[in-house]
Amino acid sequence: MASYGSSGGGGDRVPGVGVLAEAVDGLEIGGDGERRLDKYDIPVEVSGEGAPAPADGFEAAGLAEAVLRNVARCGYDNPTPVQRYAMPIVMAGRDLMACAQTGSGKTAAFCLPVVSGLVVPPAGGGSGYGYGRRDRGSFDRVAKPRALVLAPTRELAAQINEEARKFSFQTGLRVVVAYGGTPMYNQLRDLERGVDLLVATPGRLVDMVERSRISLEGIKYLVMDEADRMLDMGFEPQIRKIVDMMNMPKKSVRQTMLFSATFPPEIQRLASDFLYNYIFVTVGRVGSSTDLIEQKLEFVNDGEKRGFLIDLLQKQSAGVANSKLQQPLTLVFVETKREADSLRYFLQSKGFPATAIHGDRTQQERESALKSFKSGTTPIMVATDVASRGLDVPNVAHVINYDLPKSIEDYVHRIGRTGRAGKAGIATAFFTESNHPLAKGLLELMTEAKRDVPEWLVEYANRPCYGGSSYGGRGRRGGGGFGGRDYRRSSDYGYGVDDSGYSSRGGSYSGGGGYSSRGGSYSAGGSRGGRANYSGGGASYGSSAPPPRYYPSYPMGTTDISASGWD
Ligand SMILES: Nc1ncnc2c1ncn2[C@@H]1O[C@H](COP(=O)(O)OP(=O)(O)OP(=O)(O)O)[C@@H](O)[C@H]1O
Repeated sequence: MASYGSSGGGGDRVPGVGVLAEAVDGLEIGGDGERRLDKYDIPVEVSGEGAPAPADGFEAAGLAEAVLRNVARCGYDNPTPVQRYAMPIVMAGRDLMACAQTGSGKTAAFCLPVVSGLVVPPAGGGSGYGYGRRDRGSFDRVAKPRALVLAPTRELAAQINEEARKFSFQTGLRVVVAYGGTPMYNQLRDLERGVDLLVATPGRLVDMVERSRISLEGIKYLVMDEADRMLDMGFEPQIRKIVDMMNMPKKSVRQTMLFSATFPPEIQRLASDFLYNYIFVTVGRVGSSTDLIEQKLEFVNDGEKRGFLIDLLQKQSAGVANSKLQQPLTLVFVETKREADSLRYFLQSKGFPATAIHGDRTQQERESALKSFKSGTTPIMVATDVASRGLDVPNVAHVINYDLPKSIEDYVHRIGRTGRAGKAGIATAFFTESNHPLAKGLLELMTEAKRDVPEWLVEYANRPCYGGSSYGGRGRRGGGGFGGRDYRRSSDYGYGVDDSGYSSRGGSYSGGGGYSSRGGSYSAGGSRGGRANYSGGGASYGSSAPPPRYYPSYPMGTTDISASGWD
């Protein structure tokens, strides 16, 4: 393969680029690589009353026949760890807050049991197969979905829609997507033909409900993907409106599931408003995904960034050109929409095929940028945070944080665009003086992931940081500081903690099913009878071991959702 880029010197100005080129060279880009989805000794924490045992396989999870056939069509042999744990919980009718690393298969973890639940008729009637279609009523102008999946960006909504359609193939169910930036007409036509599962961004959904084109009164399943983002300050009012003021069945009636790779404690507290006697599952500590991601940090001055980037890309390109591999897909994150365009033009002027995705581009431009990136036509994509969450582009080999984000959560999600589904990847970040507030979080994350930590990062992390804090605000109030831990287990929230486990705020429990998969004993106590059997109240916890440390949980920091083109 030819290398690209025509200028910039290509010397060794960037320490470590040789290593990087070698590492990229070793990624088997374009091939399957070594997929290590289920080969990890993964720590798991489950808390909540009567959690069902994890399923050994898709069949054991009790998925409907038609759904199992679709799983096989997708080529999934075994469930990923988060799927093993989440599927039985959803199938048992329980609410769920699930925290699992990027690229670990969370989409299927909620889609499969939800689709299965929609296919299977309620006890006492119907044939099951195709139940949704018959129940729907034809050409009703008010669409009444039975399942709603909310996602923060249009591209992510489109991606979940694709996945859900695959899992619903030949089930008779209809999956419809609704997101902003495109004329409503086609989406309304689609809805009029009936909908069982609706995937939507919040803004477009509110609009459609207010125009009385969608009714939420029949919602049985509510899923929030990237839930901590959805409940961050930017989206929370819209979410509250959708859930509390638009006729959706109340939480004890519907089933609610929240998924993300990061869950700051304060966001968990907010999220619990939407959940009924839920189970909290966290699968994998830092490193179970990020083990697959080689993280590198370069200390630079703002004025040096472009030169460093060019050097990096040239080295990478040259490394790949010497092999038979395709040019690696490289995602470059910047802070602003203006910088995204400016950097794209700069890269193009240097001979690098680059595109850009951000909130000021039309939806058509955004979609075509993503398409040309995925296909390798423009193997470099410059992006704002609009591309940081959920997007599953196979073979992204390198994520470059040209500008670091404000919060460590955003960093975790950004680097998670590589190292997906068991494949390896590289993440390089340009750290400048102004990123001082992020130093502590980066240090903790890289230490957890057993990465080499540069001396200067330790110094920055230990130095007091005044002003410009990305840590003030919501997330810090939660205490505990690590987003993979059930906030209910923190004494800050009024839960007593003793050696034998935890007792709830509102009462005591017996026979609960708390367990930890490592060393902890498993007790599957509790009923599988679904929501009707629960009398409310808190949770019981069986594991006395301190929870493992997960992603540092600082606040999301993004307050202006339109700033980077969300929704
Ligand atoms: N059981 C499975 N076997 C093989 N591949 C799988 C399985 N489940 C999911 N995948 C693949 O893994 C990839 C990542 O899945 P997915 O996008 O759901 O990750 P995620 O956990 O939602 O990540 P993120 O936190 O970034 O949103 C997808 O390409 C998906 O097709």
